Amino acid sequence: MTGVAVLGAGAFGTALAVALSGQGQVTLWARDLRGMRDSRENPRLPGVTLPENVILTDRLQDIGAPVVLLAVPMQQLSGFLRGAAPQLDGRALVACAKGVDLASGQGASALIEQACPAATAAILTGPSFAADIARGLPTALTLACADGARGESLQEDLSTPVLRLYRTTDVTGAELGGALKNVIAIAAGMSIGAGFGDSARAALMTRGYAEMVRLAVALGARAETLAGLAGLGDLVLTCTSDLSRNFRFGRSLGSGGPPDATATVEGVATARAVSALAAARSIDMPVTAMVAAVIDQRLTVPDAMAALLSRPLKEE
Ligand SMILES: NC(=O)C1=CN([C@@H]2O[C@H](COP(=O)(O)OP(=O)(O)OC[C@H]3O[C@@H](n4cnc5c(N)ncnc54)[C@H](O)[C@@H]3O)[C@@H](O)[C@H]2O)C=CC1
Ligand SMILES: O=C(CO)COP(=O)(O)O
Repeated sequence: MTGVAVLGAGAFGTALAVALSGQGQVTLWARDLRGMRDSRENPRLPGVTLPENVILTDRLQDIGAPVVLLAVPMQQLSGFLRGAAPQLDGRALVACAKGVDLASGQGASALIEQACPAATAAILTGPSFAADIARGLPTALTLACADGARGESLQEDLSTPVLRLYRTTDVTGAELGGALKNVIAIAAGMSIGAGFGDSARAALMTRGYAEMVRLAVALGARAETLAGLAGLGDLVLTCTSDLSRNFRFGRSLGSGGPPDATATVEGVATARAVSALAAARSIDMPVTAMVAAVIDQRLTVPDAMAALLSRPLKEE
């Protein structure tokens, strides 16, 4: 493995650093190490001790690795890249955030290309909870890079005996799959929280998937990418697991309980961003529109479900 660095020491960045440290040294950068240096533990990933091969730093100047994983949340990525571009340009920058930037309507790869024009932009996405990856449980992900040869070498660099990467050149499909499934997971959580049952959740997942594909294909993605780990695979995981923050956030909206204000819930901003994108292109995304309406308190969860059920009957 060539040198790898991970920027952003939340749950996911830390888990990736732990997983890759079995193959060689990994530098993990955080803007604030908050005692992690002494405890060798990250409060965002409790119970996981950082192996010796994980080198902690809060200085971007220390990042010498040619391959850099970006694990800061999506809505912070643009500002982060603007500040860090002088240190990062020219390397392979692999975005691990799942979402659409609300301010620009763009995905992570476009943000990388704008801030670091000499870098190779790539996306790492797919069904994977940080806790599973950090514990070394078997996981399969999608590595997307428009440059096929660079993608192949990144696939080699970032695979381990238990972390199996598939590659694609369909960057748009990979990043939209990860972004859009979070919104549908909020819808699934709302439905479960409101007591609508497992059948309604399956319907929302299936119709949600249909609208994920509709938007992604309209934006240039291949439908097969959405049928893979980056889309369907992650949709299934996130809509059906209590470990998902997006699902849990939706469930608290549905049940009327207080959401966890400290959690990173990428689907919130992405629901707003995608609703605007879809409306501007006249693309029908009723589930996403309902999620955005509930989040912005324009509709209650029962009213959103009633609105979905009263749409004109149509062919599947
Ligand atoms: N946790 C998980 O299981 C998975 C997370 N992801 C994705 O990874 C991304 C990050 O999520 P998590 O690590 O789980 O979130 P987290 O909430 O655990 O951590 C986010 C981290 O980003 C840091 N951060 C925020 N703004 C920053 C900035 N401007 N500069 C530097 N650092 C900054 C915070 O200090 C925090 O340490 C999200 O887009 C998420 O969708 C993807 C797959 C799995
Ligand atoms: O993306 C994830 C799993 O693949 C993590 O989902 P949450 O952000 O909803 O926790």
